[in-house]
Amino acid sequence: MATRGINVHPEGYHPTSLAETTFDIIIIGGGPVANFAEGRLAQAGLSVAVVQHELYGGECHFFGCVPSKALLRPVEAFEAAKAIDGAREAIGNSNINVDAVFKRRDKIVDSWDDRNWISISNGTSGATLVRGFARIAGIKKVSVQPHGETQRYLLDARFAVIVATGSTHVVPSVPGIETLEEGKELWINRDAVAANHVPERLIILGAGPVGSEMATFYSAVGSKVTLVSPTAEILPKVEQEAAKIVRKSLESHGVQVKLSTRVSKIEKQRTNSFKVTLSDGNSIPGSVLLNATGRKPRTYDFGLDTIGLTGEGEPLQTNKSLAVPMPGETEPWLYAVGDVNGLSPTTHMGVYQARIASNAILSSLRDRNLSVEIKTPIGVTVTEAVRPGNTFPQVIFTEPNIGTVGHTLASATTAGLKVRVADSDFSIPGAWLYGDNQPGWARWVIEETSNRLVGATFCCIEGSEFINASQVAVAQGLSLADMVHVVPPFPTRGEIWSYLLNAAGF
Ligand SMILES: Cc1cc2nc3c(=O)[nH]c(=O)nc-3n(C[C@H](O)[C@H](O)[C@H](O)COP(=O)(O)OP(=O)(O)OC[C@H]3O[C@@H](n4cnc5c(N)ncnc54)[C@H](O)[C@@H]3O)c2cc1C
Ligand SMILES: NC(=O)c1ccc[n+]([C@@H]2O[C@H](COP(=O)([O-])OP(=O)(O)OC[C@H]3O[C@@H](n4cnc5c(N)ncnc54)[C@H](O)[C@@H]3O)[C@@H](O)[C@H]2O)c1
Repeated sequence: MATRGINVHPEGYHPTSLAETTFDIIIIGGGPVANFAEGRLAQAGLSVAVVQHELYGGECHFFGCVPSKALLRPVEAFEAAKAIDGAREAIGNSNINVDAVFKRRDKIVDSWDDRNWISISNGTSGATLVRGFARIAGIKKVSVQPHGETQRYLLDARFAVIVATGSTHVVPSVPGIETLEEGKELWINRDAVAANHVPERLIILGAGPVGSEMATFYSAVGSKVTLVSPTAEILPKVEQEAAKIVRKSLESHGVQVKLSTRVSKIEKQRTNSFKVTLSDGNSIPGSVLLNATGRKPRTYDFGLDTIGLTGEGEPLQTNKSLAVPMPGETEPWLYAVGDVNGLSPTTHMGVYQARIASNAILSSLRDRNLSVEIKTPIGVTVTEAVRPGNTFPQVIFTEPNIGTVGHTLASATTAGLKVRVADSDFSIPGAWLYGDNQPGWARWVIEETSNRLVGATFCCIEGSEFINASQVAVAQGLSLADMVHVVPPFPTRGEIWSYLLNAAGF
């Protein structure tokens, strides 16, 4: 991979070093989701192999959530400080020290060395790491091909195989994109979060979470950013009022946002210099193009045909226990958790699914009275996931943040729910004390007849934790009549809860 010459295929843990090739459980993929399942199952006393072909820790730790948030947090702290008299004057005309930000990020991701991760997870969990590219090779069989080799080694699972192979970026078909040098002129998420320089002119394709977060960071550290989106507003999946606040904030930091626009061609001029022609006929110069147009599950070249499954490159379809149903099967043995099943591609939801799938495996083994002794955790009886659309939470770490849970007004309406909304801005004492001119907005989506909360959105500076209380209400199906008795302390920004109750008539 071109990204800063980072070696994503370190040495060691070769399949030939294994004393045994049969394990109770084989997990394919070594990201945060695999990591949770590995810990829970190995601690219950099962023998677990984790087959990972790149850095152990996955996209999240090395090229996703962790480095991106390490870059964004200093921007957030800087903006929060600039919003308070006294701190603002002390900052004056100073800018963020980007070299210090990159240095802190490098430390947080262990300089892309996975040895720390292996020792804190695989080391203590008792699981066995195997490095190589895994493919399904028949029922409960997995072949492993080490990087750079043609030889494949066969592993057997006694009970189950868990697929946690995550996702990878999609490549948009834009004429001329192939002329850009990957890793240098054409970035994907990996390059954007691992970079140690600021491009002069950054053009970002796609205004989903990746595009919007990277526009936030690179504009804050001096890049001239253009954000191109085919949608009528950025962040099309969240409440559009919140997305608009974030867009205005990006524009106030110099980002040029091109809505309802596509790139029709790219013409390279010289190294790190190209011209992008837009569907509105305008053209803009760029030095780096960031492809942030979405991700697809890693199910291609995966041997699905060996077990009669089709749909390479598609999400693996699962039941409520995250098992992949197969015709004629009596006992489930294949599970799919995390980005690979496409249900709700975030780390926390993948980890939730890994908990449910691990419980389902453990409870089924316990019920079958097998000879293996299993130390089942108390909660092992929770073996079915709630379908994600209803309670899915996410925080988008733009400036300000957007925290969401459950439905937006649009998704509730599409789902056929009869809902009303309660909205409030952050003109409340807690926010005045927190900082001057704080942009902010919040919405509850409420089911009309029952007055139950089915969705919530909070958009405010340093608002990443704001969603938690509403998340409990949405997950538990609480009604506003219950929520009246939850009283936020004064003077905090958490009092937005009371303002939303007022707006809802409670
Ligand atoms: C820039 C960016 C920022 C993000 N920020 C957030 C955030 O703030 N919060 C959040 O919740 N989510 C965030 N996400 C999403 C998050 O990274 C994913 O949801 C998460 O990584 C999914 O975890 P996973 O374990 O399913 O897959 P991954 O983390 O993708 O790990 C899967 C691993 O499996 C390996 N693998 C794949 N195929 C095979 C095979 N055949 N054999 C062996 N190994 C294989 C891969 O090398 C990979 O390392 C972000 C994503 C990006 C790109
Ligand atoms: N804070 C977080 O939780 C966080 C942060 C980053 C990423 N993620 C997750 O990672 C995944 C990937 O995020 P993402 O933002 O890459 O994907 P996304 O699918 O959410 O957004 C991609 C955007 O690209 C646009 N697009 C598609 N083709 C295009 C083209 N040719 N030109 C311009 N725009 C185009 C689409 O309109 C879409 O809005 C998502 O599941 C996301 O939830 C989460």
